[in-house]
Amino acid sequence: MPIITHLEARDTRFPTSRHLDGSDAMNAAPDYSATYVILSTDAGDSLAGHGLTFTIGRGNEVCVAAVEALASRIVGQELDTITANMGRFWRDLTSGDSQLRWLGPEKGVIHLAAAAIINAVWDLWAKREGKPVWKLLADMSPEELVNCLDFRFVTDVLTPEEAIALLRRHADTRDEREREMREVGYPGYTTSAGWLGYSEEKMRQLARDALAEGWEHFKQKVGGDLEEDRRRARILREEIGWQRSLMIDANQVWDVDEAIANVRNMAEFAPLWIEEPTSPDDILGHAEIRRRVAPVGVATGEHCHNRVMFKQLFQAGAIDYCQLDAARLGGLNEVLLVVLMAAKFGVPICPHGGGVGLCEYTQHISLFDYICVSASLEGRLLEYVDHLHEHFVDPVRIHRGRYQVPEAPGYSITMHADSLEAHQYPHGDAWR
Ligand SMILES: C[C@H](O)[C@@H](O)CC(=O)C(=O)O
Ligand SMILES: [Mg+2]
Repeated sequence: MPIITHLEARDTRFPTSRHLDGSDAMNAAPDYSATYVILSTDAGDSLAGHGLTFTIGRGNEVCVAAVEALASRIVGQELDTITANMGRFWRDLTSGDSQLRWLGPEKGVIHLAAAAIINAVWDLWAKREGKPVWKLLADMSPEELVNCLDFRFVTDVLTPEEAIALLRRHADTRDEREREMREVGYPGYTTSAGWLGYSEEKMRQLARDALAEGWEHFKQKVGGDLEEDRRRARILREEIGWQRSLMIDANQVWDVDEAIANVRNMAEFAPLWIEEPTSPDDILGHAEIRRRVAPVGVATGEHCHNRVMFKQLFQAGAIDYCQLDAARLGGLNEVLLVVLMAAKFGVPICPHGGGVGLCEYTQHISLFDYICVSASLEGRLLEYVDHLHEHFVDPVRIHRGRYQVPEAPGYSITMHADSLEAHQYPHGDAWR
């Protein structure tokens, strides 16, 4: 019965802005960063829980401070007591201290911080069970899984009983899907050729490389100058042809009417979806855009900070694709609730992967969705960005544009100790 004896919060940053990796219309020069949490126990073995939340550089220290403010709510607790009632633990961490809750509630820095800690608990739990997180989830009974969730504020659309029914719906064919995933992997799309700051030459080369690697689905950043967006879409269509999918991502820069006009203007490039066309908080705005840009789909979620907002996006019929984020939501517990609500509303999940460690996390989520909840790959693609995977002990593995099933115990988020040292901000070698 290990007790969590220590929480370490690290400020880990990668200087990705030097080559404009990850750049978009709102975020011109991000430094992919992590508030990185390590939970140690008194078990006397080497198993520690690792978790991170993603930021893009400056302000990561604020997130580290928020993690430290929450630490006393977990240090000293028995892991088994936490995992016996993960739903209760989740509510306690996110709402148990009302003074800290005031900083959100359930949004912003305090929620990002909670996500890092909660995901570290899942990592530790899965490591102790000797299973990857997706398998830990898949092996739970529907009742055990539902016990991990906090349904407060969403029971008007999803009750625990309905969640259990959703989890039972395809239970008899789970093993087939598990086998299928191990054989063929989960389909992905790549954003790597489409960053806004890349030159035409670099875009073309990366698109060609991606085609040679077997990618079928591509995403391009838009939201700068419209003519330039069109020129880049033309370039990508020249490279990838018209049989493959192209998605466009505006990263929130447009007003609602502007988004509608610009997406219509780009419709000739046949985008599968427009992502984050406007403010992430504008639920009715997304619904209006969706109504007026069809057949181009509307996707959002990487800045959707909690289950309540997703509930409303679903209720309003505002999105065609749910791009939940593994660490913007309050960690895996809240992610699972959103996966279940998405299934109820028939909206496919295409989790957000643009960041450090997000692809490592989201493969577990999409596998769980397919094997245990939706039993469908229709409209589902898992984002891939080709950055920083070398820093992870168990990085994602891609073959012919498909994620290969992770088999190592945990949430695949543990970074190499020397990577953490070298990228510690501001004194690590990478920042000297
Ligand atoms: C700042 C990030 O790179 C962002 O552009 C990622 C993103 O929007 C995506 O992956 O989608
Ligand atoms: Mg995006």
